[in-house]
Amino acid sequence: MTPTVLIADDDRSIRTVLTQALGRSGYQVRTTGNAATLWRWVEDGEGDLVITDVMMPDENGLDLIPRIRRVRPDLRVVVMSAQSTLMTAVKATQRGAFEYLPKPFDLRELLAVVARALASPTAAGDQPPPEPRDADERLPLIGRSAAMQEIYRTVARLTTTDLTVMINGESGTGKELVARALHDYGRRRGGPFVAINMAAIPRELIESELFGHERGAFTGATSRNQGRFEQAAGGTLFLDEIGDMPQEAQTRLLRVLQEGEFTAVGGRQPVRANVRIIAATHRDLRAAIRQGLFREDLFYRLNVVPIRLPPLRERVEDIPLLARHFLDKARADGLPFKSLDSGAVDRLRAYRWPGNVRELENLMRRLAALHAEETISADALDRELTETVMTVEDAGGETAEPLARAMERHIRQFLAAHEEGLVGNDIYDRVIAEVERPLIQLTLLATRGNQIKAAAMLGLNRNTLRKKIRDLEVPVVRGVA
Ligand SMILES: Nc1ncnc2c1ncn2[C@@H]1O[C@H](COP(=O)(O)OP(=O)(O)OP(=O)(O)O)[C@@H](O)[C@H]1O
Repeated sequence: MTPTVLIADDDRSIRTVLTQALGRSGYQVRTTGNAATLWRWVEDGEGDLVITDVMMPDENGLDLIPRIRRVRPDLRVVVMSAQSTLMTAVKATQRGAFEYLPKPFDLRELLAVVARALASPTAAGDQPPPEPRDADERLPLIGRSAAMQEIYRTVARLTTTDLTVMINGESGTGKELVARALHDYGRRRGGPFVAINMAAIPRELIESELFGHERGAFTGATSRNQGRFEQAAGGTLFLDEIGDMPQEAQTRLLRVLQEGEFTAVGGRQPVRANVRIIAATHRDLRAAIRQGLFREDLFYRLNVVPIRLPPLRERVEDIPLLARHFLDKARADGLPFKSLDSGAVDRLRAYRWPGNVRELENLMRRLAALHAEETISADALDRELTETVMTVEDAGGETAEPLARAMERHIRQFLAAHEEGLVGNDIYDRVIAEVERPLIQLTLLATRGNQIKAAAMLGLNRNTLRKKIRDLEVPVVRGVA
């Protein structure tokens, strides 16, 4: 028998397009512009699949899902929405929608979803978790780019599981924010969210920080100490900068993940681990594995569901929204109201954002606090962006790692890699090149490719700069509009 698809959307053109596309694919289609009619059809036992919009004149489509699931648990519901936020994705998924499609969507994708929805058997007892009662409507993640919508969909799906997640992305792309959203909307939201940053803890203390220690386990261990695994019991453990974890701690963590229990340093009694693990790194862990710096078996244990957060320059369409959001936030914190003129917005879109969303947030705050006029122009931004490049290490505020410490860490790893068999006879040049290259590249970006200005800023002779650009193969960008 031909399956019948019920469609509810108050936009006539969407109804027409869907009717044609589904009709051509051999489905029967019934459409309506309101929720009440859809509900009547469902109650009457009609249709094999529902596709519904969220905002309809008489009712919110999301509110219909639990009712549909109650009267017809086998009827799959696909939600489409122009309100493509994390909350819509999370609500649709948690109320039991089969799939969530942000508008505008690709018709081929819709047809694929319809085919999947009709083909896959419904799991009995496959009940969605109860929704957070007073669901916080404030949006934790801003951005409507296709890349962010894909992330919302993944986050929404992951809130119904305890799977281990590995978040990869440059510094300041929102890795911790995503980890928190996974916790706050997930099954373990009643438990604690405990974060530990591997790069911020002295390597010899990492194991005791993670697993705790008994009194007298080592010099200075004057009392028993709870580790983060224990503190996070029933909740989520966020292992930030996992790529910086020392080898011995990696081995121990792997064992804990394999065996599901851990023992405090100096302790004997194993304790069952009851945490959901979310790891994050800005490093290329596959490269670290090749260099012998990261255990491959640990990587596969952690990389169960990978999420890649794209750098801000790959989702420029989110920049105006984010900038507005941060200016509003600054205002809510008591700073003066500011707005950006269209030239300023263009500048923001053209900039490369090496510090990603964090850099944008800091810039907006700085402008809100220090800029004299209410409207921020392109010229004002040009001045700020040049300075930003020089102080990018400060982008994280007080917690940012001083450049010298970061270098020390990198060089140590570099040397460790060489110890393990890779022969090197040009380490000096290679390390210097590692520093020189981003320095020159970012200065050129700040001057929009103007080499005369860049040479002046760097205090280098123009010809020296030109030679370095050639030798280091720095890509040359010119006059970003
Ligand atoms: N999509 C977003 N919407 C709103 N704010 C964001 C978004 N992404 C990041 N931010 C903000 O940017 C700042 C940096 O985010 P976060 O700390 O999550 O990044 P990160 O990738 O974990 O950085 P790092 O690797 O340096 O620790 C935070 O203040 C966060 O609130």
